Amino acid sequence: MASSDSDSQLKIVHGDAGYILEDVPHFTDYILNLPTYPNPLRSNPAYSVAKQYFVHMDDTVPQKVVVHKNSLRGVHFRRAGPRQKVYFRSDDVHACIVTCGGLCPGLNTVIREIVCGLSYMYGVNKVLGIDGGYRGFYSKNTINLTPKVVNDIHKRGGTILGTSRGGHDTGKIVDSIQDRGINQVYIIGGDGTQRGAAVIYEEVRRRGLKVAIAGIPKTIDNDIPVIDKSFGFDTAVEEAQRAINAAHVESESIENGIGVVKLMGRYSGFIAMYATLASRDVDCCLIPESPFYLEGKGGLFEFIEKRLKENGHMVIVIAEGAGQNLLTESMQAMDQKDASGNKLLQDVGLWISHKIKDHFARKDKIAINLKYIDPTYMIRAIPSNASDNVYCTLLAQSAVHGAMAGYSGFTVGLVNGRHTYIPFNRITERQNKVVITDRMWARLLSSTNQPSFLSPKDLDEAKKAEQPPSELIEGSNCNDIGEAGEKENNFPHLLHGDNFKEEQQSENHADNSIRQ
Ligand SMILES: Nc1ncnc2c1ncn2[C@@H]1O[C@H](COP(=O)(O)OP(=O)(O)O)[C@@H](O)[C@H]1O
Ligand SMILES: O=P(O)(O)OC[C@H]1O[C@](O)(COP(=O)(O)O)[C@@H](O)[C@@H]1O
Ligand SMILES: [Mg+2]
Repeated sequence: MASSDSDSQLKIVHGDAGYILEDVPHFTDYILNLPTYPNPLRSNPAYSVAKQYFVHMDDTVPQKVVVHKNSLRGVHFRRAGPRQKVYFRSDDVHACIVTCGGLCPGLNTVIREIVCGLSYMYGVNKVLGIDGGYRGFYSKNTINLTPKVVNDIHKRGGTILGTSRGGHDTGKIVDSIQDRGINQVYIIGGDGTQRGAAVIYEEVRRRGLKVAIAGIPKTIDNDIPVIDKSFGFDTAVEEAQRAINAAHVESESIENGIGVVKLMGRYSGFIAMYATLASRDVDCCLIPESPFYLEGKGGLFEFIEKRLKENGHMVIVIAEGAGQNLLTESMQAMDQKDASGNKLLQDVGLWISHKIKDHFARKDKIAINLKYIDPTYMIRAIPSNASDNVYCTLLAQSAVHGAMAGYSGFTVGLVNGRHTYIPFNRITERQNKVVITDRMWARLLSSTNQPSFLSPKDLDEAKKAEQPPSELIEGSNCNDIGEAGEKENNFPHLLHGDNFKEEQQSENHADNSIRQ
């Protein structure tokens, strides 16, 4: 390692050949002479047989795995997992768990596996549940969590601890942590929650407390950057199929039937995009990242007429954050926010359904039959599916291993299929969005054969909004070379005109968290 610069949350280590480790804080950064203890897993019969069960202290995971011959090694994150030494004696651990923000399938599984991981792997028996999100630290009684209490909770949707928006008072939260003698805090929540966790960590550190702050990222929208995908996302995509199916059955059964399905996705259209790709029954998918318009040539109404003429029915999937600019144009602008400061959205599904009905009610237009389905909260409230359950288990165990090993101020996350510890700032600095100049959106457009609704100006703006090209691959990484060795034009559907420049395509898939 050549050099290292760090402040409380930024610990960047540079190595040879452009290697960068964006490390997470550790107790030893601000507390001197801490004793360590052998990891109790060493004598655990289940784990002691596993060869190389403990993670090597130098193991790190690259953020980008697509490299060229002369690529720099680029950004890495510390690999998650059990360490040989721990910084807590089992009897001394007093942990707590809190869930904040919107619901997401898998919350109860994460809670269960933190409790069971602490108990079965580390012999920790003092675990408290904080009731009702951040404000529960200072305004409610706690709940005792034991393996017995949490035994069946993964079969239920929601969170047994309750959740809330708003109510983050850093001083009061850290006072409560200190007063109760809590020394490990597991915080499950989305981008807002992780921002809250970051300031709690700062305050804990300012007070010099030996308290581990571990985040577990939760977002049904999959809008958290860096990580491969968020837990509950697969479950949501799977459950969305039922609504899309219903819309398809309804629309197919009647002349000129149109099924409209609204799915979640405040700023990121991942659920809508993946549910559409999975279903194959969807004719048009509208997401916040891709602007669209209704009237005139190339607009949505023209496409609906065309599809109804061709097929006699159609299904439209719309993410809740799509077309919000059109809504505010046609409705009275609403600038309401929820208690956490998130913009409250208007119901785009209802709005678009009315617009389509109004359009086709005009003279000389065909008579349509439109059914609007809003399954959003039904999807969010179900328990996680099998693969999300396994994912939640590994995230929970990674968090427990990290806290026991003395790390703090980190979020756990899957990066290129490996579990890692990621500094809070990387999780909160921006939102993960569908990149509409990327291959996945091109695949969607070609599978639905919908118009892109993009003018060359929109396309230009989309390109400008893209993440900067990877520092990992210098120079020509903007040119995407296809399998046959030729440059692919991945975006033929995006264009109204022919002024598209292939070299403008950016290969920033690693930022587009779901791998392609
Ligand atoms: N910048 C911030 N600083 C401190 N706390 C925050 C911040 N943003 C959000 N929070 C808190 O995090 C919790 C969850 O945030 P919210 O945006 O509702 O959900 P999510 O975490 O799912 O994005 C709320 O209690 C909110 O007050
Ligand atoms: O639960 P609420 O307050 O109605 O909020 C709904 C919002 O919550 C979400 O499901 C998830 O948002 P968060 O990850 O920020 O909690 C969004 O898709 C949706 O817009
Ligand atoms: Mg959020």
